[in-house]
Amino acid sequence: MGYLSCNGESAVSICDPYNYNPRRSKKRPPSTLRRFKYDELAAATNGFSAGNFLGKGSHGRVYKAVLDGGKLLAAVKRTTIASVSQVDNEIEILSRVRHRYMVNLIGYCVDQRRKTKLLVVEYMPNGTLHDHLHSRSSLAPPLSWNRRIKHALQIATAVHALHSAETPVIHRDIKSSNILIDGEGNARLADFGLALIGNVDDERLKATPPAGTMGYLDPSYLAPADLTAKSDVFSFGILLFEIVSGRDAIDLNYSPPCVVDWAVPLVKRGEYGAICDSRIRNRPSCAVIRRLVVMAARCVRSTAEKRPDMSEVVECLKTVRKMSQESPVWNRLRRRSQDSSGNVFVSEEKEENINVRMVREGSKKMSKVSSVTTEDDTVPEKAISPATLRRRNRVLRSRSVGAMGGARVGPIPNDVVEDNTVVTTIRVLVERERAVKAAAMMKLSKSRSVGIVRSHKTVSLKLY
Ligand SMILES: Nc1ncnc2c1ncn2[C@@H]1O[C@H](COP(=O)(O)OP(=O)(O)OP(=O)(O)O)[C@@H](O)[C@H]1O
Repeated sequence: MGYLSCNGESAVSICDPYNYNPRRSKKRPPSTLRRFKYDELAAATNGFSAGNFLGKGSHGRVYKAVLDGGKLLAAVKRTTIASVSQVDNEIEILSRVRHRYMVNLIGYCVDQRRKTKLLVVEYMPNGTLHDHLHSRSSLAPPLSWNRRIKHALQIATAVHALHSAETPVIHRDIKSSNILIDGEGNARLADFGLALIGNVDDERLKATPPAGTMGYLDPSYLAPADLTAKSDVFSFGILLFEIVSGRDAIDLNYSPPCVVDWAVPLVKRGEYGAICDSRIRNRPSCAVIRRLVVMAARCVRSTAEKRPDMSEVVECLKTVRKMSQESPVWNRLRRRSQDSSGNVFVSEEKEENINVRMVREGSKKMSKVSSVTTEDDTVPEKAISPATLRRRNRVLRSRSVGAMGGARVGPIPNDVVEDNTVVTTIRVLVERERAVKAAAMMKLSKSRSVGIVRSHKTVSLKLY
């Protein structure tokens, strides 16, 4: 077991049972995982009762558990398994990596008789980033810019730590609904069901078909051999656009519905303000917004090699965070004058030879329906419980294939591949097309959200 020290935000602790040499390592391995009994977890969740139900994903249900006589709150993810091999991936990865901005594994239970896998992870009391970004309730103000930038940096830090670990991990399912908010208001990366550990040239990784979620899936990742950490960078770019714009990865309220097709041309034209979530009036400086959207656009470049790696993304976001916190008085004055003019940017601003044009808020294509105009940074996130958020809002949510078909794109990681690369590739493309058509025609429902589709127009969506 090699245990990498975990100093600073970017370190991930690795507990690698294959390489650990107790004589070589002076540092203590992370606390061992607990092995729970099924009955213990059934009791802790009141028999997996509706009262303890937290949410439903494409692979199972999640329940709140009270353990150790009330001393430990945890979330129990219950999944039906067909075979033991399905169990290994998520438990293996989560037992080997830990990070302050990840939802870490506490323990697990594999019940062969019931064909059930139960993962016991840290309980996150403040819902998902998706809930917070897409809330349309006047009682839940939209996330402030400070929080958006903070969460982007936290998740970038976690992803960078995974990629740069001694045995690298590629998450493969970075999206806002897989980011949970903890009790201190920090964003944590969750759901390692599709993650892969090892070097990209490992045989096992090379034999694993592509997988991910519609809208966030890297278009250049169509065969197992295409897998690189840059696929996570692509998904992070989509997430960054979502954080800045408050729109979903695929959102039929916009034209084009695909965030890449919608945002990248705006970035190229320098119309950065048009990408910003129009519900937030107190915007940071133009330079901050420009850096964010230019970085997002670089992350979603179609050629994977041209995308930045996560260390560069982290550095950029650290700079952005510093810039957004600087000279608050001047920023506030400038924003006030911008707000009163009704324009995102009141003047043509030349920065690093990039012209920022005047963009009127509320242009037909970009406008979003919202009555929320205020933002209060002092309202703690925990003041609004995730359950309340879900009840109050009809949350607009980008449809993933998982949300519609009960499964994410691609087979589960440990599926045996018998030269089915082509089949998988076709399947991904077909699923994408089907997802978009279905999204246009039906009102979708998921436990915590009502489908995004309000119009019945058929769209032809470029598959990026
Ligand atoms: N650690 C946790 N603490 C609190 N709530 C959680 C936790 N993990 C998951 N949940 C809740 O359960 C829901 C389902 O989570 P899950 O990870 O199974 O699926 P998902 O990520 O939403 O969807 P998919 O499986 O398609 O990716 C989440 O949206 C969240 O509301």
